[in-house]
Amino acid sequence: MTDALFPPARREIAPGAVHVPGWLDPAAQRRLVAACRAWARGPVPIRHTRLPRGGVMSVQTVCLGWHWSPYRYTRSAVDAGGGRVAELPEWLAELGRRAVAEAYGDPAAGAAYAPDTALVNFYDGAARMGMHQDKDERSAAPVVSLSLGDTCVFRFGNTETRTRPYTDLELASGDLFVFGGPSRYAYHAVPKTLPGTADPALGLTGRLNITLRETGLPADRAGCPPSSRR
Ligand SMILES: O=C(O)CCC(=O)C(=O)O
Ligand SMILES: [Fe+2]
Repeated sequence: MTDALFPPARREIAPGAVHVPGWLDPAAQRRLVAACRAWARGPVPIRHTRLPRGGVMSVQTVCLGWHWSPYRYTRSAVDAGGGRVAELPEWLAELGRRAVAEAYGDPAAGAAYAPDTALVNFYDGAARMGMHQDKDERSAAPVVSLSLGDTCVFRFGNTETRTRPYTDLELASGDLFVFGGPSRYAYHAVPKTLPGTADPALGLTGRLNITLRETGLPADRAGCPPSSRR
């Protein structure tokens, strides 16, 4: 939270990685929280993703457009009941285009952005996410991240190692973070959230994060019988 009259301006954390505090106003945040609640109910319910070595992620995730499970995208929820994931709504893709344009100060970069999947992560007070790269996409287009609810510590590192150098910053409700270009494959993590920091008026206990991505997978599956859908 900031006491300033205006939120701080956007800040480049690393080349291609931009933090825009307070990008979403409270009404937009409330609409997104309501949308996340609906997506969490189904058609594929939100769940803790199981990792191949037997671990379970502490965050809960629901996907739109394409379903992510370690370490690929499929149209159906292969590890969560097999249902077809909900569509990525056009308004959310449009929000992603505005986000890229805003973060980079580049309307053309925004217009060219065509996200086809969103991962919605829910963090309770104990959830975290370890250092990882987002590298299951075949497109090098930027990742757009929107934060709602409790503030978190976001660790943004380098493309070579999971270790230092990295920058720790706080992502608060309404913040935008975009990473693309030379930072697209940087390691990043959420070491902790700060429970109780969300504005009670948002009506959310915990933290939600929405990441928009381009999978680079073929969009048109017309004529593809359900049995051959993955
Ligand atoms: O929760 C966040 O801010 C980051 C989420 C993330 O890195 C991911 O979903 O790959
Ligand atoms: Fe990530």
